[in-house]
Amino acid sequence: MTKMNKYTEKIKENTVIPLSFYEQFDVKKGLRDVNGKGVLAGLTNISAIHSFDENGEPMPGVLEYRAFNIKDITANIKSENRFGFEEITYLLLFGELPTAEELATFTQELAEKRALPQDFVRDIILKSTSSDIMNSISRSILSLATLDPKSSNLSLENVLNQSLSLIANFPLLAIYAYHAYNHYENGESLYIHYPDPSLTTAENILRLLRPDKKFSDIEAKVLDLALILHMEHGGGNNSTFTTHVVTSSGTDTYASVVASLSSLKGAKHGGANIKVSQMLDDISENVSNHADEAEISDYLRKILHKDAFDKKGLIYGMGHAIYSVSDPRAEVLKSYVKELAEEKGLHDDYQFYKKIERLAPEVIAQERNIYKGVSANVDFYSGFVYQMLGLPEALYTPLFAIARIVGWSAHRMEEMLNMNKIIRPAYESVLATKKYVKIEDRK
Ligand SMILES: CC(=O)SCCNC(=O)CCNC(=O)[C@H](O)C(C)(C)COP(=O)(O)OP(=O)(O)OC[C@H]1O[C@@H](n2cnc3c(N)ncnc32)[C@H](O)[C@@H]1OP(=O)(O)O
Ligand SMILES: O=C([O-])CC(=O)C(=O)O
Repeated sequence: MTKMNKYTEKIKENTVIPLSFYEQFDVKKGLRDVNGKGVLAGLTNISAIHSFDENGEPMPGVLEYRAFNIKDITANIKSENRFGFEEITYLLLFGELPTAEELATFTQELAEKRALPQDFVRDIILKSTSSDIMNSISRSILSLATLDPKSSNLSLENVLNQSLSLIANFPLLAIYAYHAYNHYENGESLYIHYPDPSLTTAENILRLLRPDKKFSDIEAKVLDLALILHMEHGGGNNSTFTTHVVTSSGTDTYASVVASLSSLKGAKHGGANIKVSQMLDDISENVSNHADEAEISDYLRKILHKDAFDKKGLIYGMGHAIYSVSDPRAEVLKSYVKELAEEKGLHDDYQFYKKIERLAPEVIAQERNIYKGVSANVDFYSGFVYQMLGLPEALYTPLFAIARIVGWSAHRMEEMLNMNKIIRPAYESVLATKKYVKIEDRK
């Protein structure tokens, strides 16, 4: 046994708590009961998630941003053939839909803020690159904090100002970090395009990313829709709850956003979109006959048994802490995926995704204790959408963050205005007190 193994064995021996204790002390693992109902930890005006009907039966998922149904929001924006990210940012932050004039002013304000400090790209982003763009963004944000003389000012006005500036600049931080990594580590050409203030967030993302700055209207509109679907998901999701927790300690906006980014990148949360894409490639390579559903199910079972893919036992893009029958965001994305896949000649890939979407819940139900049902979550189709838009895998989770920072910002201000109480739940110690043993008496 190596020294490290010896240590890790000791850690396990003295750290693992028997499952029965959780029942004995009535502690809800993951702060949720087996039906998926979360321990009530707060009140919010920002969004609502419904997954059970009034009789407690699982129902198709419903998501409302400031009381407006997300399906209604996205259908209206689509039918009017316009961009919606800026409008929904306004809705989530300020609590009401903007008038046309309010929206124009707000869009202009965001465009004016979309500029990094002088030499920031050269001195910070290009200086240290990583394939992990989420970490690169965090590093940039902490550097921005050092350049802000009011970094720790917690007035509502200052926090809003910092939040708007970060919302506007997230695409730049993510895409420049990607180009830097792609240049210094992959030997590709380096592109640092400036944003165009006359373009929307989605259009600017494509402009900054593409060597020739070109994109089609439909590509930008699909990206805009994907961003809208990722902007907000209640106070209890891991990264937004992190916002509430760290905001309650009185930390600054930059540190709060970095904490939430660190949560979001986890593979069980926003990091799942990269994993889905890699997992689908892996299944595709290892299943010899894509029409053979039994062979696909067998391979999915191997994944669950930790015998295949990343050996973590998870089928990514499936399951949700709250949703059971369906995640409405996955349904909306799927309708776009279908159209886009036909247009790009990726019909077979779409059919393969659909097959996995149907078979995975069956296999998970056979292998795990399922109480409320498992279905595709928002991360299942998002990577496929980004792939069809030609976006690199390294940016899939950063794109989630570019959208979700809006929800984090709204929740940070909600925590500041309503709580004034540090979040501090209790942990019961299950260890009996021991008497200190002198070193010469230890075995
Ligand atoms: C934006 C987002 O964050 S959406 C979620 C993105 N994450 C993923 O796609 C990763 C894969 N999915 C998962 O890991 C889980 O479904 C989670 C973390 C999202 C939710 O997990 P839970 O709250 O435990 O879900 P739930 O209570 O329904 O799970 C019941 C059982 O099914 C298992 N299960 C649920 N989903 C999956 C899955 N996709 N793969 C394997 N097992 C699963 C759980 O581990 C649990 O098993 P256990 O009781 O034997 O430990
Ligand atoms: O709500 C959750 O637990 C995870 C999720 O879907 C999100 O944050 O979008």
